[in-house]
Amino acid sequence: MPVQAKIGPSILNADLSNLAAESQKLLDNGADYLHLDVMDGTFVPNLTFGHPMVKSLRNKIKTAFFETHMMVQNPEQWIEPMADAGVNLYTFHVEPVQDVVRVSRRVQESGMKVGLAIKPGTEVQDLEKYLSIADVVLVMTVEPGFGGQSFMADMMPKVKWLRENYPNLDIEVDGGVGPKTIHCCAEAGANMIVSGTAVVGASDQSQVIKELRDVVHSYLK
Ligand SMILES: O=C(CO)[C@@H](O)[C@H](O)COP(=O)(O)O
Ligand SMILES: [Fe+2]
Repeated sequence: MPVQAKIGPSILNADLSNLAAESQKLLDNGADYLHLDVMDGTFVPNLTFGHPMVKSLRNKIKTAFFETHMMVQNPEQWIEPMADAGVNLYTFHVEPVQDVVRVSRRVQESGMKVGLAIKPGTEVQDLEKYLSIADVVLVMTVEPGFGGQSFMADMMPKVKWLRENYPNLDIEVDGGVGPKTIHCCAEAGANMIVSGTAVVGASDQSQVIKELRDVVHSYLK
């Protein structure tokens, strides 16, 4: 099936004390899914939230598609709790994982889709042996850990390589993506767009989400 343009705002820089309302506002403004950044303070030098928070959010927001971006040292540990919390797509970094196939299978067996994420320093070709099991590949366009960083355009050859070799793969970009950088991502072949600061901080979120989706759509074949 041809890939579709999907916009998933990151709530990392939203008002986390008001997470359900902030998330609902993003969905009402046209977000296709929510990108939830889970950080453990070890894999990245920052700490956010875990499955109890995701489960609470799921209790308030019943039907939206939830992706958790697992920036954690041991993603295998959180598979069952996140599945139980109602996560749809479990995206984990391959860098700290010894047996990516085994972890991916466990994610699938728990009823979630599999996303494989790579940091800027990781070669995209390292993922090739896992692509038959992945539903989504996330190419990080900043060093994971913080919102509001500058977009790394030099990650685009990774996206281009993936799109050329895997025309039906869902390819996600995350970090510094907004109206100024979306053309670059869309031209390279990304179809799932994570955008934090640029969407959450916008005075008109629906306009920014629509702009991002329209640009991606214009490059899809
Ligand atoms: O995973 C991360 C950061 O590690 C991202 O999801 C960012 O939080 C997105 O925020 P912006 O870079 O768009 O502000
Ligand atoms: Fe993220």
